[in-house]
Amino acid sequence: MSGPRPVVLSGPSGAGKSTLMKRLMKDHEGVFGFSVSHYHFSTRDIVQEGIDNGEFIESAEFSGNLYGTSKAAIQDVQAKNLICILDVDIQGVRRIKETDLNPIYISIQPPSMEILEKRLRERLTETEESLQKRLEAARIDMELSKEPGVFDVVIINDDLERAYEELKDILNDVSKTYTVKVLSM
Ligand SMILES: Nc1ncnc2c1ncn2[C@@H]1O[C@H](COP(=O)(O)OP(=O)(O)OP(=O)(O)O)[C@@H](O)[C@H]1O
Repeated sequence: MSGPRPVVLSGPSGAGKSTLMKRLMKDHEGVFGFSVSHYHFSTRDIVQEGIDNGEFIESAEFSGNLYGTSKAAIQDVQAKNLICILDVDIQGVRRIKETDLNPIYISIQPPSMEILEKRLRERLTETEESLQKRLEAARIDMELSKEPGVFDVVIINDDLERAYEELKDILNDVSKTYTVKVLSM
């Protein structure tokens, strides 16, 4: 694949991935792109067929729905000379590692389980049940992210400004090599 190297952003629910990505998109319009999950415009059968044919870089099933990131979606973003950001869970990271995508792997981690729980509660998006599920998954994610070689960089999202600057510096390094557009970042 040609074009800028994609970036995989992972980390537990509530770690701050969307918050950081929204800011990136706002501050650097026309630099980043996201691969779009095919679930929204394909039927389950079409997605399944694509997975069977090896057209997807990763896929996952949530609540009976199939989600996936197709190679074509990533290539579309790269062809526009944008850095494709993939927001995937730790299983997605493992599956992408088995492909030839060769992205930069970045993990966003909360400062502690206590702070993660507080942020998730204050976000007001969870029921007690879904919160507990997310916290359980977060414990596993936090352990796995410490394994050497899984992530290129682990960013601890304590102070948002500092974490954002760290993420920006990394992405700046990635993009400098590939596009002229982002040199002013
Ligand atoms: N550094 C920070 N300090 C304080 N609050 C933060 C910080 N970063 C994010 N938050 C808040 O924590 C909550 C969780 O963040 P966010 O929704 O971005 O997480 P996420 O990793 O995208 O989660 P999910 O995977 O569930 O979408 C949000 O309410 C957000 O405003």
